[in-house]
Amino acid sequence: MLKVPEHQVAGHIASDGKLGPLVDDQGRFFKPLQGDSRGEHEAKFYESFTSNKKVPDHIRRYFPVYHGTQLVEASDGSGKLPHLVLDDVVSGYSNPSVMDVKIGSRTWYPDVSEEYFKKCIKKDRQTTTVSLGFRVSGFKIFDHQESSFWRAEKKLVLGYNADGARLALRKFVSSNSPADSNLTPNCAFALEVYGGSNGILAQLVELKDWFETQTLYHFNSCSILMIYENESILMKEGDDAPAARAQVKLVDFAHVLDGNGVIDHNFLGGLCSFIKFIKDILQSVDKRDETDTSLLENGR
Ligand SMILES: O=P(O)(O)O[C@@H]1[C@@H](OP(=O)(O)O)[C@H](OP(=O)(O)O)[C@H](O)[C@H](OP(=O)(O)O)[C@H]1OP(=O)(O)O
Ligand SMILES: Nc1ncnc2c1ncn2[C@@H]1O[C@H](COP(=O)(O)OP(=O)(O)O)[C@@H](O)[C@H]1O
Repeated sequence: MLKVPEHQVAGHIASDGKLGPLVDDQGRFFKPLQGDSRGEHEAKFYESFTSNKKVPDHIRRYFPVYHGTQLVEASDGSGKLPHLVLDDVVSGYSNPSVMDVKIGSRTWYPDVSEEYFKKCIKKDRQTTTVSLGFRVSGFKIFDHQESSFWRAEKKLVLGYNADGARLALRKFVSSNSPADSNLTPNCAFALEVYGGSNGILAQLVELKDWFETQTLYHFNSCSILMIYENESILMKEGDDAPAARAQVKLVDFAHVLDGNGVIDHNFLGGLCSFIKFIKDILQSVDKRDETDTSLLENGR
């Protein structure tokens, strides 16, 4: 039995009889092939990527595993439609906090229609896409105090300026109530989630290293998903306890083009800018910890 994904944070959502992705209880994510040939385009990308021997193995782990396409009962009640069958990248988590960040300083690309170009550039200018090279598209946090999820409102998220984006990235790794906008995010999980040798920053840097040389694909309008589990950090007892299992995944390949031997400057630039934001958060937490330690050492 397929159902609407509980942890989807952006994109087309299968609610109120609309067409959107579905999940099963075996860890599969079914994304309907979108119209305007976008769906077929995305399926072709997955076929190409999956069989492309030039993609290094350590880079594949940043992409959902693709299991072909399948006709399944669509969420909008229109009968059986072809869907991409992907690994559900959040299925192994019990209460995942998830954020979708669209990378690039533009979401349009050569040869799109005038209408699509206008729609994209308007949104790119209204959001931080043009100014920062990325925009937060949506996120949810597991609020352990309330034992429930808090979801950022789409309208507010799309209205973020640079400060709003910075605050959202801090809030995403904080343990104080996300619902209270008067509280300064405490970044309690920043070190476990963003930092460390397996954390988000290390993964982003590994991806960046690939993007510095890869000329196979241009990832237009593609998103980075960040996922982690904050409960495992809170319950941590000793070194054997489960870690935050912070993960970076790339999603949405409806607008990927052949790289034709050219670096994907649009994605690479956005990724570098995004990395700088994450680094700044880690540095601010490090500084705070140093100050706390010296206050303790001085007996204050
Ligand atoms: O329909 P909208 O206005 O919500 O736009 C969708 C975007 O939502 P946004 O408002 O930017 O959060 C949506 O962005 P997110 O996935 O939410 O980041 C996509 O860009 C989507 O296009 P496509 O499926 O990638 O071709 C966009 O869909 P299309 O309008 O291109 O079908
Ligand atoms: N393989 C996946 N596993 C789990 N969740 C996913 C997966 N792919 C996408 N999602 C969720 O769905 C959202 C929208 O995905 P996306 O591919 O961008 O769809 P759209 O083309 O409608 O924008 C993402 O923000 C994420 O929350």
